Amino acid sequence: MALVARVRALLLPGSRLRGATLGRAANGGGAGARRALSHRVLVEADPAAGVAVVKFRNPPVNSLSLEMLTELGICLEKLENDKTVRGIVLTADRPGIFSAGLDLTEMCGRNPAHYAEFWKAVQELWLRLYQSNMALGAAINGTCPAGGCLLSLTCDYRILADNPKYTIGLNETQLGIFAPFWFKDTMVNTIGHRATERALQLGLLFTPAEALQVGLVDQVVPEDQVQSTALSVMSQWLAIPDHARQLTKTMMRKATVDQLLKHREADIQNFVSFISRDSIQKVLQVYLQKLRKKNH
Ligand SMILES: CC/C=C\CC(=O)SCCNC(=O)CCNC(=O)[C@H](O)C(C)(C)COP(=O)(O)OP(=O)(O)OC[C@H]1O[C@@H](n2cnc3c(N)ncnc32)[C@H](O)[C@@H]1OP(=O)(O)O
Repeated sequence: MALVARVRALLLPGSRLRGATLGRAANGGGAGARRALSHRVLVEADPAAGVAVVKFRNPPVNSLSLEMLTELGICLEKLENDKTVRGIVLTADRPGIFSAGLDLTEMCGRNPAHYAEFWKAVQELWLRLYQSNMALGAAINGTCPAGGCLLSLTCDYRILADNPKYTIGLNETQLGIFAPFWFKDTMVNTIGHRATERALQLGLLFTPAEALQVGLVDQVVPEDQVQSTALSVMSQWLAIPDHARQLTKTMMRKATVDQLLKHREADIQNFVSFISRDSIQKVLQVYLQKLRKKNH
């Protein structure tokens, strides 16, 4: 289902998004600051600075469910159409977990049509972020595995909180699955081929010190300074004339984007046939059960 169709479905009677205040701006915060709220995404815009802070709030772990992907997509589209916004900082509404990555329940025990719809939504969000003309920063105020790491890698820079519990990486192989080529390419574009090969094969989750060393993040700062640092770095990116920065960004990312655009349908089919395998379903069920057992 395309984004518009998914939005319509979310707005059907009984849907949890129905009645949400998505896009409704209310005055609050500092002079000129605006807040907009959907169920799972909070936007705090500062038109004077030209920056919006987009906060994930999909408890308990900010997993990227189909609904979360859709709401995030809508929110980013609105910001792209807002002439007062030139930069976005992605962060978690509450410190602790930036995002636990793709929602495993979307990939377990469902039918092929659902897997295809979910994967298309993942592709759409990546394309929207990776091709964004805006300057994007990630204020990583919590642990950041797999799909969470991918979100941060679409940004132009990453600031990570200095807390050894907050690890970051594409850990898919640890689950018994693997990162598709465009996840891999996004990481290669950030830390290079050799470091990516090692990180992906071993499914490494890097501590802040390791992530800084390998170049996965640009700065590690005390936990209470993550957002302020991300905003201050943003002002450097926004000091560059937009057209020059945007043309450069497009040039740097075009080959990677084109690869997915060219193989989009095949990538969906690959994902569906891989994830539908009995052996993969079993591995994911075991992983989910292990996560759940901790709490019961
Ligand atoms: C082809 C590419 C495919 C996939 C790419 C991906 O993104 S796969 C997802 C990979 N993500 C992970 O491996 C992270 C898994 N989660 C964790 O390691 C921990 O949950 C985390 C994030 C460190 C937080 O730990 P914490 O102790 O704070 O929470 P807990 O583990 O108790 O989790 C709370 C409930 O959330 C459920 N949950 C966690 N992660 C996910 C997830 N990714 N998708 C769906 N659900 C998730 C967990 O089962 C708990 O559920 P509950 O029923 O409340 O026990």
